[in-house]
Amino acid sequence: MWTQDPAMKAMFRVLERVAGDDVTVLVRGETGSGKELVAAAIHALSGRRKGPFRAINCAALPSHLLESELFGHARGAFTGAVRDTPGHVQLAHRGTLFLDEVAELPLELQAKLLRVVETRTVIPVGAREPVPVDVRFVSATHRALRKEVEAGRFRADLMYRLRVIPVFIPSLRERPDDIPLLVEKFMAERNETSRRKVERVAPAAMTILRRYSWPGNVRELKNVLAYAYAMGDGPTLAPADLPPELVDPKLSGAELVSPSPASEAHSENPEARRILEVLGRTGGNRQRAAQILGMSRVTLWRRMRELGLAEQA
Ligand SMILES: Nc1ncnc2c1ncn2[C@@H]1O[C@H](COP(=O)(O)OP(=O)(O)OP(=O)(O)O)[C@@H](O)[C@H]1O
Repeated sequence: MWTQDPAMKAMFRVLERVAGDDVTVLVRGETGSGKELVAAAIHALSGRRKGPFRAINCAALPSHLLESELFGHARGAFTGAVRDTPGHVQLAHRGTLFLDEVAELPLELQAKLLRVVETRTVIPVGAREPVPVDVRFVSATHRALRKEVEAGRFRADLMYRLRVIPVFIPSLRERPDDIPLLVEKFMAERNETSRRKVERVAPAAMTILRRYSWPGNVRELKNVLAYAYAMGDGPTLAPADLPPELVDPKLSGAELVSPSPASEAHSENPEARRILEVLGRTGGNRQRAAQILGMSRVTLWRRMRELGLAEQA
């Protein structure tokens, strides 16, 4: 992981210290900030590094599919279940299971996950016998889990189980000194594979990159560089190579989002705020907004509906 931010370095020291124990780690950070990378680093630093590392996004599937993906199912459990199928928990045996967006796990599956964490066994859907599993759990969320508990959406007992070691990844805008470092790293990667070879970033372009608010964090920075490589030519990365909404102050920044009553009501929710900000910058273009946020258009639409933003776009 590339960083020179003191808070990130301190977080890394914590990870190095705890990776070897089987304690659960809960990573909190905005979308694209590197939560999965942190989970993979914990795995790589642990004694389980030769075992599997599996990741599942708890927000990506409807409840019944997620249950079977996570815990597996027995033959005949439902129409189409033609054979016993292990879920992610079993597939991560002797390794690490990364539960991304764990706060989105429905309550009934939280109960089932709690049993797995406590008993170190899993009962696949439609099966009778528990199967012993040896898994290290690392979870992540962009939400404050304690608030989810207070609101009755997340079980307190599961939170305590999953959050033995809590770590926080600052957003990219909170660590602007990481921007040149990450630009350098991603440029080196792109120079290997791309037709264009960039040798330097024009100071004006770097100023733009450093001033931008990066709602999609490191993933967005990576995407912006991909754009710059594709759109520009020559050895110098210039402001003109950058996406227009980064360059034109009229197109960038949260102040463009008209403060409608609905967006004010959502100003407490960081994800809603971020989505509104990006939609403001893209002039309501959802395809482009989804790209910036590093999610599919369908996911963006679903999140907007869930957050009550759909009527505004
Ligand atoms: N410090 C870093 N150094 C190098 N690459 C990074 C760093 N942080 C993030 N990345 C890269 O940025 C991208 C997004 O990171 P990652 O998938 O870990 O984010 P995330 O927080 O898990 O995102 P999401 O919340 O959307 O699941 C990945 O390609 C990852 O390799």
